[in-house]
Amino acid sequence: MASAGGREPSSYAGAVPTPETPDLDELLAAAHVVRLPMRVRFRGVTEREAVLLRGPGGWAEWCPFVEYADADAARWLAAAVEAGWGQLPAPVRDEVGVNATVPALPAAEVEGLLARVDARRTAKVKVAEAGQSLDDDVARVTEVRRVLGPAARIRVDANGAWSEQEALAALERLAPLGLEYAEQPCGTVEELAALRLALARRGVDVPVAADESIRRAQDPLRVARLEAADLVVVKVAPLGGVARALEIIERCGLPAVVSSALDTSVGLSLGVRLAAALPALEHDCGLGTATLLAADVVAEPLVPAGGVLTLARAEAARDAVDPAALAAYRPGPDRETWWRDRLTRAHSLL
Ligand SMILES: O=C(O)CCC(=O)C1=CC=C[C@@H](O)[C@@H]1C(=O)O
Ligand SMILES: [Mg+2]
Repeated sequence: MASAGGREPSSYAGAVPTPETPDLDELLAAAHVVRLPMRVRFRGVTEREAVLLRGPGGWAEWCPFVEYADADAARWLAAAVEAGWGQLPAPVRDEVGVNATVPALPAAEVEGLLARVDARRTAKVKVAEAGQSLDDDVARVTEVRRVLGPAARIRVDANGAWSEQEALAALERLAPLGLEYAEQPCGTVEELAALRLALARRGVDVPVAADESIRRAQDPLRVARLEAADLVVVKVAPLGGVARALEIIERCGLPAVVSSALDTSVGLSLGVRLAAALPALEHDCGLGTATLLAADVVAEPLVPAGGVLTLARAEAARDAVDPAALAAYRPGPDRETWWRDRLTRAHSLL
């Protein structure tokens, strides 16, 4: 484990000035609410709701999941304020590798999905879906391995659904298929730490990645302090912006994978911006989720080409929000009011 986490001052703190929060009237005037249909069900939803915000610094996105509390939504708003009203840390690379994201589909549907999303070298496969069995997971991962071949990197994401014992049993079965890592196999930081030890004891060579234990935690550095993960998955919006995500990664002292929050192409472009600003990037990033949306707010969605997203395309996508799409996917007045009220409450917490 590279760092005790959290002790040493970060070189990113203060690298870019913290933006002034716009006042509420300005924020509400900048807001466009959209409800976008999805191609496949993912994390239980078939529509993605988001608020696009046009700030002086460019387009920003605020899309906290609808069930999240106002305190979480406020952190997502800090990220949007950074993008629309602040400055972003400078990039150090001009493209990032991207993984295909495989929802908890029946194995028979995997080949079609991988063809549609132009999957190449890395896939992330959802496992431990409610109502499914470990056999379903094994069948899905086996099929991904068959389609992508022996050189592909396959990671699985259980979204914390396994107990430590279930995770151990599942990863013992999945490990022979060749796993790059298991993302959030268990719910708590303590379970992740215990699982890492148990995997090592049993000789199961599957690194553990923390996602929810970083993005939904009061203290995102606890994962590193408790040696609960080999790497961290980071998302711009839930962590409060690109600069704050960089700081958390640096303080954790672990390799990072930048992933999406199921954002539109605007939010994804900021994920690319974070990945491009990281001092080291050893893994493909989970930024290919525009392929899961059936509609987007830009005419040319930010989908990877040849397993890669370039910074140039990401910046162009953020500039290319299409007024016709904003109008076409605007929800009804009740939903619009719901989002504007939520925005008002989140703003009051900044
Ligand atoms: O990492 C990826 O390949 C895509 C993004 C992704 O999987 C997620 C985005 C948003 C919410 C999450 O449930 C999910 C995740 O858990 O990582
Ligand atoms: Mg995850």
